[in-house]
Amino acid sequence: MNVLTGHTCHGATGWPKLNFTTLPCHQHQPSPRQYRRRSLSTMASLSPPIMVNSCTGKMGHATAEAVVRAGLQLVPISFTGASEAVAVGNVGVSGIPVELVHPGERQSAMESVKAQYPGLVLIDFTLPSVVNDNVAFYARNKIPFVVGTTGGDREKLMQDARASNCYAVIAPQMGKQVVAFQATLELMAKEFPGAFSGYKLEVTESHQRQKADTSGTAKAVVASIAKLGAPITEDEIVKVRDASTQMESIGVPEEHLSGHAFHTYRLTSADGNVEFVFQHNVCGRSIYAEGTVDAALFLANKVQEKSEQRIFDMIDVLKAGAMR
Ligand SMILES: NC(=O)C1=CN([C@@H]2O[C@H](COP(=O)(O)OP(=O)(O)OC[C@H]3O[C@@H](n4cnc5c(N)ncnc54)[C@H](O)[C@@H]3O)[C@@H](O)[C@H]2O)C=CC1
Ligand SMILES: O=C(O)C1=N[C@H](C(=O)O)C[C@H](O)C1
Repeated sequence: MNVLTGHTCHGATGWPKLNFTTLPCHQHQPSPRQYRRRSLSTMASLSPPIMVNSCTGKMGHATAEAVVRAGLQLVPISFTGASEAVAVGNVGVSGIPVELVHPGERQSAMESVKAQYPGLVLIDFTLPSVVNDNVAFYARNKIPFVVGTTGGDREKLMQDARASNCYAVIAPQMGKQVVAFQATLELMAKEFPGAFSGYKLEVTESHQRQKADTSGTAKAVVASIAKLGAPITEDEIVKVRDASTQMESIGVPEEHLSGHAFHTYRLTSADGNVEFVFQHNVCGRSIYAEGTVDAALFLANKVQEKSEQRIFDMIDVLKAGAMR
């Protein structure tokens, strides 16, 4: 990781005013594709400053880079774990030195970030062990936030987010095509509940060795498949973290051992004569980083339009046509 020193000055910019076009008469109504283009260009005209916690982590760093790539303003301050804040001090993101803030100093840092960056959106890619505390902190500070971090006490996390009245996107999966797969399963479950009754479900997820929790995406997909009639418990999801199994049995390329997500969901009929296999294999992290930027822009748009709904997931973002 590129460690830099010094400071970059980012002036606090307000958001440009949104220019909502009124709906045209019926015969000139835009096609869904035109709607999607319009919605994306409207969101692209928003330019919320974005703060990523934590830029020292693999996903946080990839997301901060995606923020810069999208031409958005990256707040050059990031909350991080106690040890990194002390040992590293600051971290370079695409040439921008980002100052790291110790958990014990985050409230005073938040006050100055709030004052300096109106229209701020926070992004959280931290750890299952700290995500609840972070969400409670964002909620107390009344800042819109996107949470990609998995694990923790999800029920409490959702309760805290709802009670705060903040705008938030919370989802264990930010990759557009995987979100589309999740949305399709949800639709199938809604239209054809119990379609896979009697089928046996087996789920395997393989990730880099450091991933502590069971995949949040796998848990969400399992919840959708349960509605289709093939429930299993979260403990039955097989977690693969060892390199030789990953390369030899699962087919993970060696260069992606440190960053991959290979998921297989296998449904087998009771008599063994019918099998369905759903699989999504992702190498690297850019698919999530790009989707997270889409989520932040979507959220800024919801704040701007004073949306009644305040808590969203990535299926909402996808349905809004807000994913590039
Ligand atoms: N929603 C999605 O699409 C995706 C979600 N994830 C999730 O994102 C999370 C992070 O994953 P990685 O980046 O691979 O982990 P990582 O271990 O590389 O990074 C975690 C970071 O959190 C920081 N941290 C620890 N305590 C903190 C605190 N109190 N405040 C702020 N930062 C703190 C650490 O310093 C570290 O830099 C995991 O839960 C993972 O499952 C990962 C990929 C995609
Ligand atoms: O930790 C990861 O890497 C990933 N985490 C998310 C999850 O837990 O589902 C998304 C993806 O699998 C990558």
